[in-house]
Amino acid sequence: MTSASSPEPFGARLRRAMDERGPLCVGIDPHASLLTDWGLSDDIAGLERFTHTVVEALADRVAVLKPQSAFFERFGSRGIAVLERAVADARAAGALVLMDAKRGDIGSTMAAYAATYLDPASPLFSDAVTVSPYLGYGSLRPALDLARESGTGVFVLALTSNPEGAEVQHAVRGDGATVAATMLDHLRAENAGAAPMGSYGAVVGATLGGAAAAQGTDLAINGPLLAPGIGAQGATAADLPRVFGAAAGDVVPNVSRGVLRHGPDVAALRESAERFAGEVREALGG
Ligand SMILES: O=C(O)c1cc(=O)[nH]c(=O)n1[C@@H]1O[C@H](COP(=O)(O)O)[C@@H](O)[C@H]1O
Repeated sequence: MTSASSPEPFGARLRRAMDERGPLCVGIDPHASLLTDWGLSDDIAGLERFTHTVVEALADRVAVLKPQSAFFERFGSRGIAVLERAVADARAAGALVLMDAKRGDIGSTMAAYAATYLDPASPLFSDAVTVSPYLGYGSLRPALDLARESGTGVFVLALTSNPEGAEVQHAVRGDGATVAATMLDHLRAENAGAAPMGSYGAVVGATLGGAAAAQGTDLAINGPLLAPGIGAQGATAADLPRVFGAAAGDVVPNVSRGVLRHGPDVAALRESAERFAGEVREALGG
């Protein structure tokens, strides 16, 4: 039940989208090299065409689109304008938009980042945002609170897909828990009691192999698990069961370059996304 004062929580909206469209998330990452490969100029016109094409191809069929803010920010205010339009167009076509901004700062500044992405009055209002907890999980509180109010979601970096992440995330605290497991514990507490699923997600790379299981890290947080790393970073959908074990039903696998390299042809982009979606279905038994 929703009303103007209590919007439907992101977790419920995401679960429905995953049920209806499958769990795949496709990234919108306009790398300069991709613009070139698509026959586009590495400028604002190229950025606009690339972004519009991806939204046109996929926003009416994938559960989640994840624009990577950095590739828009590098063009300054005009890049941000393209991003604003992409967010609005993708949401209008039925995709949930996860803004990949990976923000993290002291709480008072975090409040401004939260307002940027999670306040419905903001031009960049999105369904969810990625955040970094490495100024301390508590520093994220303004985003966690605003998400609850606005029916949006927050994805917290826990075990990232890049090899460099281990020196921070696998570090063992005084109490014997790894830093990553501590972040997952916080998220599990945040999502406690939510049905069908909480709105607070973790980012856990599809590239991790059996690392989480080997460390005894419980990935089940009653919330979504964004799994980047499929495609260009070397992981495949077939890796998901080993990485996620019993939590595999909450996984939102992300592919960016693996799909985008098939553009600019709209049909080819759709085919590629459908192929990854099929591999995910097969791997997860959906
Ligand atoms: O938060 C993310 O999305 C993210 C977290 C992580 O651990 N690893 C990771 O690759 N990402 C993002 O996911 C996307 C992966 O892109 P591809 O490697 O091209 O599929 C990029 O936008 C990354 O910034």
